Amino acid sequence: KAITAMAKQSVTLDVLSYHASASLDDAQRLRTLRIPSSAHFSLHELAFDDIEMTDDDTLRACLRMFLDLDFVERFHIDYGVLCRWLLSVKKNYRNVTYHNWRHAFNVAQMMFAILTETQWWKIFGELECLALIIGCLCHDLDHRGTNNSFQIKASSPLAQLYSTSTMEHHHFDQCLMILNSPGNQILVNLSSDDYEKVVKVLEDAILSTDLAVYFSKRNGFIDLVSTDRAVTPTWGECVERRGLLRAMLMTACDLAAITKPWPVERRVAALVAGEFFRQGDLERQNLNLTPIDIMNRDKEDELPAMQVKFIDTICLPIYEAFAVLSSALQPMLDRVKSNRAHWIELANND
Ligand SMILES: CCCOc1ccc(S(=O)(=O)N2CCN(C)CC2)cc1-c1nc(CC)cc(=O)[nH]1
Ligand SMILES: [Zn+2]
Repeated sequence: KAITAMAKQSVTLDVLSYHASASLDDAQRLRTLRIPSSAHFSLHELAFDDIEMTDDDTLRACLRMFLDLDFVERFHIDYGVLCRWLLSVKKNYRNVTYHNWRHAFNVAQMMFAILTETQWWKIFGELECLALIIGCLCHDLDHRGTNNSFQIKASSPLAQLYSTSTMEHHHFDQCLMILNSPGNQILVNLSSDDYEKVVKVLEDAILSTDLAVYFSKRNGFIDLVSTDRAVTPTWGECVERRGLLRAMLMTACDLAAITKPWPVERRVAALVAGEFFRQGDLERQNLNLTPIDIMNRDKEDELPAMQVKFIDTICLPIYEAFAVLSSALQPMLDRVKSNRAHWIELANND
């Protein structure tokens, strides 16, 4: 009788959660590791580079960020559950060239560095900061290395589920699935009111990483910055200003490789190109389509010129606005400009 009940229970256990979750053993091992300081990992650096870090280091650095932002205490997060949740998030990134765990980790570190260096964590409060850090770690979950238009062209199952912001809806869905998986429920001790708030901010944050959403919100943000020119405490009291700033922060962190020292930017651009070209190959082979230039291997020598266009049309506007809002972010804008000069030089050599 007991066996039948257990069999029924195991069948009802969400199979998706079962396969998505990291093992208890891996979590137990992670929780025993010592966690160095944020200074040891250079987590407050806007010029941060993860190249020297092992995967264990990235997980310990995430634990350090949760501890330093006081999330574990404030939200009564069981430390073992936090370890398992981090391992599950990492497990649900695929082994693709660019949109992998390392990208998610770098985006989360940039969010940590900006929130702390600008002191904007005071504007958002702990709940929204928790949602932003979780959102960064989860914002590209289960990415296949292909973009939204590929999903539509391939009429993939995801495109049938979500017709707009296809991948971003899937990333949010995956994020929620892991948060609700047994042994991974880091938000279990939040009040239902706080939980709802976190999930709403999480959804906005992850959906904001669709560049189409960024384009729709950017001009409003730039207008606001041109009049306000600083994140005064009034921003803290204004719900839609806070939401707009969170959305722009997600994009600024998502694209932050362009703000890193040249050796980092050139290395990451090669990963982005590799993933784009593979999608181009898939479009040729599977969909019998000619890929757009940025995904066309035959146009590889135009990459520097594409990066200059990327910087001018997408990156400069947002990092200029952030440098106006906080002088602490000026170095990011300076490096975007120096990276632009490097790409111009390479474009002229071709
Ligand atoms: C490095 C390989 C070439 O990479 C690019 C080429 C073109 C453009 S684009 O601004 O012209 N534009 C963007 C919007 N698409 C819809 C149309 C094309 C952007 C990039 C690029 N994107 C990212 C974000 C993933 C990171 C990065 O480093 N470079
Ligand atoms: Zn991303």
